[in-house]
Amino acid sequence: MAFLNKEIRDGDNQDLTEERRTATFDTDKMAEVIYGSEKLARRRREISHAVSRIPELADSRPLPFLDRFEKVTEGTRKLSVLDRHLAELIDVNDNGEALHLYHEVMGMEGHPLALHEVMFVPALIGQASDEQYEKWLGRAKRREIIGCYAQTELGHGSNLRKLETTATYTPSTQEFILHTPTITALKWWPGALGKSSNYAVVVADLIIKDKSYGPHPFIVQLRDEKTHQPLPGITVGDIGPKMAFNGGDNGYLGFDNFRIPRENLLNRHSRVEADGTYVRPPHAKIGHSAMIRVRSHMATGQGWLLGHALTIAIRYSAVRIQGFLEDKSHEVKVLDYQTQQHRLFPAIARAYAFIFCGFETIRLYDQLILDMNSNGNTSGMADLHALTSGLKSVVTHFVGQGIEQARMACGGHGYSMASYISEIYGVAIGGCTYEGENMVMLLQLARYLVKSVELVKSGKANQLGPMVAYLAVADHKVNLATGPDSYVKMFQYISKRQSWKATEKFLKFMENGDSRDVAWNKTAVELTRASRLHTRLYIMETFIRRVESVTDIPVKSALTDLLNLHLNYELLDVASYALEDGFMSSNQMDFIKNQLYSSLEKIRPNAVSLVDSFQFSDMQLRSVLGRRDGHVYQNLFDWAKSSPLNKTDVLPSVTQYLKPMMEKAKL
Ligand SMILES: CCCCCCCCCCCCCC(=O)SCCNC(=O)CCNC(=O)[C@H](O)C(C)(C)COP(=O)(O)OP(=O)(O)OC[C@H]1O[C@@H](n2cnc3c(N)ncnc32)[C@H](O)[C@@H]1OP(=O)(O)O
Ligand SMILES: Cc1cc2nc3c(=O)[nH]c(=O)nc-3n(C[C@H](O)[C@H](O)[C@H](O)COP(=O)(O)OP(=O)(O)OC[C@H]3O[C@@H](n4cnc5c(N)ncnc54)[C@H](O)[C@@H]3O)c2cc1C
Repeated sequence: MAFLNKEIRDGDNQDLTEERRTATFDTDKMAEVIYGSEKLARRRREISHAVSRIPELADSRPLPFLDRFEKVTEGTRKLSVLDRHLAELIDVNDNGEALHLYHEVMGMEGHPLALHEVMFVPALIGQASDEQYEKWLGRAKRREIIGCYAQTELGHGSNLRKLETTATYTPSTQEFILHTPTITALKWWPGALGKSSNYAVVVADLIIKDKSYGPHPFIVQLRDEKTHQPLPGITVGDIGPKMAFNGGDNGYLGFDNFRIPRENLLNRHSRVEADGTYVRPPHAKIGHSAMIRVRSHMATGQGWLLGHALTIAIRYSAVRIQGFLEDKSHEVKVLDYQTQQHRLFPAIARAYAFIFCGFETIRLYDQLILDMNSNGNTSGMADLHALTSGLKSVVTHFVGQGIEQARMACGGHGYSMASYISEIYGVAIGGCTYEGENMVMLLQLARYLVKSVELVKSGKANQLGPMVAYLAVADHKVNLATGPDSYVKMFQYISKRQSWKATEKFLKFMENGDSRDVAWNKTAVELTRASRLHTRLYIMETFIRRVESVTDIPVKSALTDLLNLHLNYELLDVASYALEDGFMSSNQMDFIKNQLYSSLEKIRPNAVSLVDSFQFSDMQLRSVLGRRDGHVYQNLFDWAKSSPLNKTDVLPSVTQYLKPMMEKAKL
């Protein structure tokens, strides 16, 4: 008999196999929906299989047992092996295939090329002129040079207007002089800057004839191309161990009056003429495009990270037998507890929702770059900036929460590095900070929401973009029993009310004499709440759109159960806003709760298959607890035995310190 869950193999843990047999949909078909196409889903499996046949691509030891130096070395080793096999493993022009291959082989702890593909090359694509493409892009794509994106400084990351690194133009030599005037001006944090990169896109304050023109991107050579030694005038190094990403070399960088030619200002959009005349860009923030790109990709990437943690936690919950339900002679799978389901299933729904929503923002970003590069049209930038600012903040926060719940759902074994969940958590929550600290970015979206409410107040609702049109729509009582649209309407009401309340509060402070900035700060918490609600509404809408578009009936049905869970969970989570003014009744609250509990029961038989559908290989998961075969106890024992501490029965530290102490106590 053909099983719908394609993960079933002989010899797997029976409890897990039993779960897989209950699948109501084909996991390969679900993977097509998750990854957007049959081809990519299939290619992912083929690539994972091909990688498993090249022993040199495997981790030489489990990563948790490696120290930092070993992690960096191991990452670089695998990268060089990968380089030799690249063309045979993937279509090198296919980003989806490349992304999968890197996740599979390199894992998530960082490596020398981590920022090269993610920010350095995209910054060139978005900011370099045709001549600069000619000079740099080919070399970068062939990896003759390795680059990173050096913007953040020791003293400033969020407030770009106060970056201190200067790029002063000297007309006599037609050069920029890069300089780090203070310790706080040192570039600090850029990934792959410390030891790996020999080039960087450096963001520095452009100064011409003593006048500052604000942050601009420059391509800068940091190290000698032959010896890899830092060039004279450059100070560069690694910033030390971090919460995660310890296979990566986030770095510091300082310039001592370091000269670069005029043509190294990335000048697709703004330029400095030989005589020092500055030519403005078509949009003041166009230099931020590499950041918008990463923010646009983050929802998908973070959804996958949550998917990793949930695959581990759900599989483990299906083989962990503990406690009783009705029959006191047989213990049950912990996955049967309603609390366990409530801890994990809404997070599965979110992982799916974030991935779907992420694909939509990636499409919007690609369109923006096309418009900008083909006809200089930057009209979509403000909308996309607002959207991705909110999205990266909401998604990273919930992903962090979801991963931590997944860890706790694994009890004691979740706390072991064998589960790998703590590493996934460390990597994921980096996203709350990088690409714009979450609060700062929520406040960016809030600016857009406040402006939109002001438009409605001044009778210009017709100027609202489609994503904020609901801010002008009249309120109607909602019958939640009528399907997803009624949930959207209820959420729109809640989100609209919060945006209006926060805007009114802000305007009131100003009417009472506060300056705009002070009034803004006094309303900031309320404003961030408005941003979160708006973003959650957007995620909900994209989830509904995606499920509606699915054609495979069993897949659509399983996704509809997830969607219903999501709708009820989300609405319950924000219900206090609608209860405040009696818009929602307590009967509606009870209805939502009951719907939610019944969704948990519906999802239960498909839980394992929903996470199997992510089709993360064991190599990619790097989790002893979450392996496909489900033999957790044997796998854990083998893993513990391989701990370097177990190489000898008696440690030198025992002989040297502990034993003498114990011996002394005997006297
Ligand atoms: C493939 C990918 C995989 C995923 C990745 C995984 C690995 C990742 C590895 C890790 C990688 C980590 C890599 C890293 O971490 S790289 C470093 C990332 N750093 C940051 O993200 C810094 C955060 N700060 C900022 O972005 C800016 O300073 C903000 C945005 C806060 C203010 O900005 P600024 O101080 O310049 O602005 P202003 O106050 O003068 O004016 C505000 C006005 O400007 C508008 N505005 C602002 N920005 C934009 C914009 N972009 N498009 C359109 N408009 C924009 C804004 O709406 C407002 O308009 P209005 O309201 O006045 O009309
Ligand atoms: C893993 C990782 C990788 C990174 N990679 C790179 C890279 O490749 N290249 C690069 O250039 N940078 C990189 N960074 C740096 C990162 O982009 C910055 O750390 C980030 O933008 C936050 O800036 P900050 O550190 O200045 O935080 P701060 O702004 O100092 O944040 C501290 C607190 O101040 C609050 N705050 C600050 N401003 C405001 C405001 N206006 N309103 C309200 N609250 C405010 C924040 O909300 C936060 O609570 C990386 C960081 C990490 C953690």
